[in-house]
Amino acid sequence: MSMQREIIEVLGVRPEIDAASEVRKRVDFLKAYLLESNARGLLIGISGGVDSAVAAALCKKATDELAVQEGRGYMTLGVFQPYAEQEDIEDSYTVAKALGLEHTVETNIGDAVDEIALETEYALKALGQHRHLSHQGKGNVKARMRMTVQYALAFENHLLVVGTDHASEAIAGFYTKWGDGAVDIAPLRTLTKRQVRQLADYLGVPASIIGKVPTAGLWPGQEDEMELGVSYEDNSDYLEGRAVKPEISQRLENHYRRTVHKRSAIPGI
Ligand SMILES: Nc1ncnc2c1ncn2[C@@H]1O[C@H](COP(=O)(O)OP(=O)(O)OC[C@H]2O[C@@H]([n+]3cccc(C(=O)O)c3)[C@H](O)[C@@H]2O)[C@@H](O)[C@H]1O
Ligand SMILES: Nc1ncnc2c1ncn2[C@@H]1O[C@H](COP(=O)(O)OP(=O)(O)OP(=O)(O)O)[C@@H](O)[C@H]1O
Ligand SMILES: [Mg+2]
Repeated sequence: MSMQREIIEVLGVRPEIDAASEVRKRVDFLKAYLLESNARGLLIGISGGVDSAVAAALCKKATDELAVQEGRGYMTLGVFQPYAEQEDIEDSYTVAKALGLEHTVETNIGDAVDEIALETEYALKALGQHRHLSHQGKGNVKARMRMTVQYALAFENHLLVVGTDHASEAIAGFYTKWGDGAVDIAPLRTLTKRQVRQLADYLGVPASIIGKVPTAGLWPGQEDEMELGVSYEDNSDYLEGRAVKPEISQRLENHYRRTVHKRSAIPGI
């Protein structure tokens, strides 16, 4: 079996999807899991990007339907988590408004992240390393701080934390281990980025959000496609089983091999 076939199988990607039935299947999945877990709703970090917009739309449908079905309240809580000032924070509010989210809250991670960075820099100094955290290292602290606040809020309100990881990120391990990768449930897991955008369109996510340049937003100017060296069009083609240039396969497969540890159980003995 080619490596491309193997990766497609492991990540569970299908070459084509029907938006309506995909939405139905994923909403039902969230509902069934909520009932099984006895939780009172779902929590989703809303960044202003398309992945969290789609995940939030699925959550809102699931909790609205369950509330009617079970005759009691179920909540989708959207959490805006800027690091100090977030340039595109208005996009998060646009998403929440377009989806009709009744429950949203803003929690700034700026002070907490800076405090951790400072403590770490004292430790580095004690080790004889006189420097600031790298922008990548501090970026991972931001992702983990978002996760920490999400879990604190989820615990207090009996909610499950929803992730936005999808196959186009999973292939490259393009998330922070125990940061945005640490969640209770992942309703986009088997979709390519192209398919996420297809669902976004079907779910009524505003075009301005669907057309945004994908970014983790962890440092100024960061763009997913630049960092990965592969466009999401090529990435989606590869995962949907189409032929791509050899250098594209090679790059994706290198990312995949390098990040096996992120998709595996914790090694132990
Ligand atoms: N072989 C191995 N077995 C077990 N563990 C291993 C390991 N190699 C590294 N590790 C551990 O993993 C750590 C590195 O992993 P990690 O901390 O994730 O760091 P890393 O993979 O270097 O960075 C995360 C990547 O995801 C991107 N990202 C992050 C957050 C959000 C988004 C987004 O799209 O929104 C994207 C970010 O731009 C960056 O490219 C190491 O410090 C080490 O602790
Ligand atoms: N500023 C933020 N506020 C709240 N949640 C955030 C923020 N930044 C990241 N997140 C959470 O981390 C997840 C991963 O970010 P990621 O950039 O992959 O998705 P996105 O921003 O929704 O879409 P895109 O990849 O197109 O930028 C988001 O979906 C969201 O749940
Ligand atoms: Mg983003």
